[in-house]
Amino acid sequence: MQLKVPEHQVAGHIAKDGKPGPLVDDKGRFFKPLQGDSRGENEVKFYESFSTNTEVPDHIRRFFPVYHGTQAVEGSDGAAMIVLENLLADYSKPSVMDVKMGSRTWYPDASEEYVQKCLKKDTGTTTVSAGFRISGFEVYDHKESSFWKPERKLLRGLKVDGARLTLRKFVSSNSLSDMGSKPDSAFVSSVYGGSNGVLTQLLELKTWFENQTLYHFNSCSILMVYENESILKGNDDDARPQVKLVDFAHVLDGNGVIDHNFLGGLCSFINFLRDILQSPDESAES
Ligand SMILES: O=P(O)(O)O[C@@H]1[C@@H](OP(=O)(O)O)[C@H](OP(=O)(O)O)[C@H](O)[C@H](OP(=O)(O)O)[C@H]1OP(=O)(O)O
Ligand SMILES: Nc1ncnc2c1ncn2[C@@H]1O[C@H](COP(=O)(O)OP(=O)(O)O)[C@@H](O)[C@H]1O
Repeated sequence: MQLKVPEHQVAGHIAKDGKPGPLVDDKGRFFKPLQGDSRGENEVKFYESFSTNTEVPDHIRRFFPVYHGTQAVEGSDGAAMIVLENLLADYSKPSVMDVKMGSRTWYPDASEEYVQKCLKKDTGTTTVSAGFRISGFEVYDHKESSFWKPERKLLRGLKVDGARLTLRKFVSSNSLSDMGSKPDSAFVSSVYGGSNGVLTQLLELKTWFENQTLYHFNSCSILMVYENESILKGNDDDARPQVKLVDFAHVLDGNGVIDHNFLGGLCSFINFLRDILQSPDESAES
């Protein structure tokens, strides 16, 4: 089995200090290392539960990566990996964004030290003020014919207006490396709009979150993807926008209670995208 480092990972852990990072194969699978503490175990527990839970409607399953169990991976010193569907396998020039949902990323019963660490990031980013934060993104820059990914530090410093501007840039065709440039929002209707667009998908997810009490998706992200190749060929209608949920390391049982943290963040995120769709030409301040 030939495994390689994913080309378009936008957030999360990477191979560092002897610890393995995610890998992909050529059969459409994404291998995520089980994190050493209870996070890895907890994420496996979630996938095992979710994939067999008959209370999860079929139309909601499409928002989650397909789970293929766990596997010890030879190329990575035998490290145990969670084997998932590679969400980018069918995209040749994907633009990808990871948005961490909720107005808090800590969870009940976390250690005081962990809560403080999360709180610092939550108050310093748009997590508290907007109910979500952009953890990472990569866009295909049409002017430069290459991918562009901002530094993590730059994203950590975004305030609400900066997040709004970044959400416009994500669907723009003009050069992105110049953070001061005004985005043209060229692909806003083909990516965020339309009957298969991001907004429609998020609204479907929201309907489920308004009722589901099975899980609490602490510190979970929405991964947005669309294809640029089609746009390059002048076929905006084939952008194939996709919304998926990733990172279930801190999911807890819902115990019959609505996941207000995720739902609130989702509603806010929807409002941001709706505003952009309604006034795509408006210049936002960073
Ligand atoms: O270590 P950091 O500060 O990079 O934080 C990680 C987060 O990076 P961020 O700074 O929010 O972009 C990271 O966030 P992303 O996946 O990058 O959105 C995770 O939250 C990670 O925790 P876990 O793997 O979900 O348990 C976080 O790891 P822990 O701090 O929980 O170990
Ligand atoms: N199933 C997947 N297919 C493709 N890319 C993925 C998949 N899961 C995660 N990723 C990529 O890896 C990044 C980090 O994933 P995540 O599960 O949040 O890891 P961590 O627990 O290290 O934070 C995501 O932002 C995305 O770019």
